[in-house]
Amino acid sequence: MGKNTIIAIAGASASGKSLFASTVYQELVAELGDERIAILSEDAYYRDQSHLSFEQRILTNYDHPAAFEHQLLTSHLHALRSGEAIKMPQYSYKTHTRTEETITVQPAKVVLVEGILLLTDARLRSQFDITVFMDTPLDICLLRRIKRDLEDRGRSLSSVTEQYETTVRPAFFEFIAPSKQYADLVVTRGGKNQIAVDIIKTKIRQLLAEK
Ligand SMILES: Nc1ncnc2c1ncn2[C@@H]1O[C@H](COP(=O)(O)OP(=O)(O)O)[C@@H](O)[C@H]1O
Ligand SMILES: Nc1ccn([C@@H]2O[C@H](COP(=O)(O)O)[C@@H](O)[C@H]2O)c(=O)n1
Repeated sequence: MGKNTIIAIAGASASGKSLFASTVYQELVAELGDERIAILSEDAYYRDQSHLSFEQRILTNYDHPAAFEHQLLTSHLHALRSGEAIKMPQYSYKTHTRTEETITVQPAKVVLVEGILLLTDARLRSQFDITVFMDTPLDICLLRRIKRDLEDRGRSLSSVTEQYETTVRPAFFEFIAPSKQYADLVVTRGGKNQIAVDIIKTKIRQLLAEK
């Protein structure tokens, strides 16, 4: 394994990727400090749509690989691996585009990145050293997505159900489920699976001790 390690966490929308990645990150930062571990989200790399009207933006299929700037994410992962800081875009689910701000991410020995389509793209897969797939039943994901999108993402119940039927569910079967074959580890029961969190933390501690 190279000098730096990139760990990808993929799976369906609302399968618990973000909770899992942030739990691993926060628990390790509390224990070891934050200079050796970084965290990124694929969602930050949704394409900038500031040149489009709001009415045009809501027509985008946000579950299709074309919605993401995967080339930029690949180059940012490559830069972090090479010891360079990156400016991670920031994304708003309410305006469906990037905000003006970026977050500077310093290179770290271990980089966690989470997102629905990470394992579907060969360019991205070539950057990953360890891959995890959150295998949460789709009905549980839907219940969690409804709650989250209504509470946090400014959506209505009708917009969530329509989007689920037209793009979210079809994309799960077309892109996300087949990408499970690229996972080293498959995690059941979502972001609160503490045994799986502990296994990844143990692996990270081991990697940091080797370096
Ligand atoms: N095992 C779990 N039990 C209960 N709630 C969970 C569990 N895993 C995730 N959640 C909740 O489900 C919602 C979606 O989880 P999140 O981590 O944001 O999913 P993703 O990043 O895969 O879209 C969040 O509100 C999160 O707190
Ligand atoms: N403007 C947007 C952008 C994305 N989405 C949905 O977000 C999902 C991916 O994020 P998760 O945190 O759920 O993994 C994806 O399924 C998109 O449908 C959106 O609704 N609006």
